[in-house]
Amino acid sequence: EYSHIQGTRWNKNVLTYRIGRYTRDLRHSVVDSLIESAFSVWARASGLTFVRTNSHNADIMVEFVTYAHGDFYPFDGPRGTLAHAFGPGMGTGGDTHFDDDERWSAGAAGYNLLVVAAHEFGHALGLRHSRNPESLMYPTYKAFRPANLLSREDVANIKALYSNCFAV
Ligand SMILES: CC(C)C[C@H](CS(C)(=N)=N)C(=O)N[C@H]1Cc2cn(c3ccccc23)CCCCCCNC1=O
Ligand SMILES: [Zn+2]
Repeated sequence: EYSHIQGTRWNKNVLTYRIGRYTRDLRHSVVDSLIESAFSVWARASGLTFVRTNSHNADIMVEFVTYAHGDFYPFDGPRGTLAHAFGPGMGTGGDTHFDDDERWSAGAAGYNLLVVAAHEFGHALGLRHSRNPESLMYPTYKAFRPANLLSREDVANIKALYSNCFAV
């Protein structure tokens, strides 16, 4: 939701991401696959491609952090704000931080990492919040049935943002 600081969308269709600090709540392999799944949700709807890298100049840096963590938006301990992401752009653009004072899960316990990551990556791609409670981009957390993370509105919004990027 900091997309007001960055540009409105990425001007390339292959984006790299790097996972830095992990949470202790889940095995690394589980975090890796949930993050990959959250990106694939947007890849299918937008035509964008996301490539994981260990390079430090990845477009999107994904990290689990607590309280003050090097940007101007310190986290707040358990509950409250669960995560945040910067809108498209160089440097911190796209970077996505998860509050590691939350209990992260691959299922229904605590907060579902797939659901939160998919919301955050919507911001990282330039989407803002929706007033529609059915939308993944609704401002408050809802445990979705993973089958239908994106609402029709979310798909329409990401296509509107990235459709002409691939005008052949
Ligand atoms: C949509 C998320 C995946 C990402 C957003 C953050 S962001 C930047 N990416 N849009 C988020 O964390 N929203 C808060 C919003 C929120 C709800 N409350 C709060 C109490 C204090 C502070 C924030 C909140 C009421 C109590 C419930 C607190 C736990 C759940 N928290 C939320 O739903
Ligand atoms: Zn949000």
